[in-house]
Amino acid sequence: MTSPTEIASSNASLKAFLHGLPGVDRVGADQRAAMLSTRSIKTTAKARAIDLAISMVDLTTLEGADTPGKVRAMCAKAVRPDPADPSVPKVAAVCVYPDLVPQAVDALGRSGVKVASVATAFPSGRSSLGVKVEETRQAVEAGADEIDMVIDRGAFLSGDYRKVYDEIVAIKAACARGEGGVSGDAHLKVILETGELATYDNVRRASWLAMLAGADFIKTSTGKVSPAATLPVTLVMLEAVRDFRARTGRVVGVKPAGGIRTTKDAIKYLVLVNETAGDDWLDPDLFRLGASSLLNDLLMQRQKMATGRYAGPDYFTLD
Ligand SMILES: O=C[C@H](O)COP(=O)(O)O
Repeated sequence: MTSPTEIASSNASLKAFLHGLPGVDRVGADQRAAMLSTRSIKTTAKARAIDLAISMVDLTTLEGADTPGKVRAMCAKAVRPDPADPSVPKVAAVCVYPDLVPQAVDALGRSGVKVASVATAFPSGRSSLGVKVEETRQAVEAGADEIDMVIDRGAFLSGDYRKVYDEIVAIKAACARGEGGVSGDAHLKVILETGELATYDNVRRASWLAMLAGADFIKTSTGKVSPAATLPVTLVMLEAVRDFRARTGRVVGVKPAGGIRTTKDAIKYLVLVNETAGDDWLDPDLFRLGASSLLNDLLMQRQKMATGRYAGPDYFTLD
């Protein structure tokens, strides 16, 4: 394949590449996602799927009313989702606004749970590149392991692909830790905000654009726009990472986020991953579920499978 730098040498060459991708068969994608979502999973596989889903959760709070105390409580839950049952796996990451990164870093210590921070004027992305880069740099300096940036949807929808590409490249550079950094560069998740992209063809193009520019993950949504994550959109993105690996050898992760609240939903996503990108992606390093209130349902279903009954409504702390 022509190198990403050559493809991105001008807006015209990026446009030629992205518009040369095969079109998405919308009806086919909807039908395939619907068909896969009816797959049933038997008991042992379901128990494993629940634990896998827990280990893939990016436990998220992105509210104006977030407080250091709320973030600390969420971090405790991320490390020990059920204090009474040490066999429950920890989640993959907590996801917070940049100003709360220090509290999350402090509360998580060496637990292995990552700190993800949204950045780049989340959720709208409407700010100057300088402000976005500085916000990213500060979050990384404060210890964020992962940055969840938003793309400039206005630029994308008006066909200015080069602007979107250049921003992602600049934010990726801001994810690099300075000399003496001990834990490597922060990973970059690129939020496409698919609910604003209008077509599946645009979702495919935005996925490729983000990957060409260096995304480590592509993420569906901010959770602030409806529709947020959907199965067909995630299917299109999983096809994109699969095809990108086949053409470049580079492996990029996928993160549906927004509106995923039940164990049933989480398992549908895992089936979709397995059937579309393949089981290499059934790993928290390559697949995440961004969610503010999915974890409790996973814990309740887990307990139901283990004991045959549901815990009372007050058993688990609020997500
Ligand atoms: O990135 C994650 C989303 O903001 C969470 O959305 P949610 O509150 O609908 O789970």
